[in-house]
Amino acid sequence: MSETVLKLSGIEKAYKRGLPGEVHVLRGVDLEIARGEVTALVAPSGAGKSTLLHIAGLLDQPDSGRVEIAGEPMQDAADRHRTRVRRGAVGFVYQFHHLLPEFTALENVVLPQLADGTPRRAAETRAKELLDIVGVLPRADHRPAALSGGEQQRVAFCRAMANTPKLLLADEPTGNLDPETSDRVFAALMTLVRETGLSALIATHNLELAARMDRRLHLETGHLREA
Ligand SMILES: Nc1ncnc2c1ncn2[C@@H]1O[C@H](COP(=O)(O)OP(=O)(O)OP(=O)(O)O)[C@@H](O)[C@H]1O
Repeated sequence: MSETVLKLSGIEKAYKRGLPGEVHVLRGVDLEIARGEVTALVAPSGAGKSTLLHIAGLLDQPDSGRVEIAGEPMQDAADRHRTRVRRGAVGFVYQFHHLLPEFTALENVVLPQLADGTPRRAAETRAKELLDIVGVLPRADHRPAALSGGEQQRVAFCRAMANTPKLLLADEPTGNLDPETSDRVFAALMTLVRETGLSALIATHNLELAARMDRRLHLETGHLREA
């Protein structure tokens, strides 16, 4: 039986923003992601993609429902434990890279590993392996400002995978790039995900990119459906 890396059951989430009332964003969302599976999350703007990713990544709590990461129920876990699981098991990639501007590409991938207790040498070896997979190793000593947008985003993918998470959550990871660069950078992301055996939930508006993933889920009117 395949291992379930992420399981959401009956997730409800509403934002209360006064008059004219609350926005009920998620209305009983169920989702399972198996180990090694890459799932596209497709939704119109404002449908709740970021809300769903934040709940799956333990950055936000649902109003009700269950969240399990690698079989471990998280909804009643203490904050410190949720933080530990999030740091250890989940990698995040956003539309904008959020790299540290004063550090090189290599250091941006090394630093999260040092913070996690990995010795510097091992951290540098892993960082170089990851940068090599996505084709930016020749730029390892450049700071983000000296990298192209596509290179910056590829470094951000490596940083998200630096601590060998079980699950990658990505919110429009190529949304900031022109179509041609987006295509190449997405291919680099897929190579990285496949080579590391990672599971991923990747939000995108781009149906061509969604078609290259294992599975497509549409989020509309608070419900998820298989496309
Ligand atoms: N903190 C908040 N308070 C009130 N309403 C919120 C809050 N965060 C999000 N919303 C509302 O909830 C809905 C879903 O927001 P969310 O950011 O999850 O959508 P999204 O699908 O990621 O959108 P986009 O693709 O445009 O980024 C939107 O209508 C948004 O205005």
